Amino acid sequence: MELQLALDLVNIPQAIELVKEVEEHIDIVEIGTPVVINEGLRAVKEMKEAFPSLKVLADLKIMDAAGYEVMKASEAGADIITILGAAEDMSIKGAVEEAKKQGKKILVDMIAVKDLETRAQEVDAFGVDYICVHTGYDLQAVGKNSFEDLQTIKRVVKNAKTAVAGGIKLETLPEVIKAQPDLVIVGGGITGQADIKGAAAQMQKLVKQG
Ligand SMILES: O=C(CO)[C@H](O)[C@H](O)COP(=O)(O)O
Repeated sequence: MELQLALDLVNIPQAIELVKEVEEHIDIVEIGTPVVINEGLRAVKEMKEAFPSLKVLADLKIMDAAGYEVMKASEAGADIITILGAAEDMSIKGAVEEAKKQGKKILVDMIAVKDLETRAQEVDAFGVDYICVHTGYDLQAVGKNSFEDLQTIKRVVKNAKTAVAGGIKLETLPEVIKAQPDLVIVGGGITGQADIKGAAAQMQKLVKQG
């Protein structure tokens, strides 16, 4: 099981400072969608240059022009690129094809997918690398989480790795771990804490114990 730190509400220098603090406690650093919107793929490039041994995920949440966008994120240094599960089949297949060409991985974000069970099986058959259940900020605000959805994809996904994101905190991490995802994605549960390094270290310990 791996731990991914999601960076959403920072600029590039702040992102690099944060990662300096927690580098040894995380497996993957995510350049979040708001950071890409604000700073562009330069944020991915600068993060990879600063931490070449860390895997960098570009959370582009691709919806269209997938092959092209995967190519550009790959050129910037991303190791993993996200596409939405709600995208067209052609787009997801195009993303997988380009990622294979570039030696990169595709994570499918299932945010807002209504029939999770069916869509997870479909995207799994396209050869994606990760399938991620995700409660975004807007639904977190009304008390939702993805813990049940994680059990659903664990049941039906046969090939891809499973991932979970959305409001995970130290207190809820044991419940998440019980469902045995391959990847746990945490943003505010680390970056919103007074002791960022301590929070990352405690989470890493739980994740590695599995
Ligand atoms: O993709 C995202 C929002 O769309 C976030 O990166 C993801 O939800 C993880 O952050 P947090 O743990 O703060 O919810």
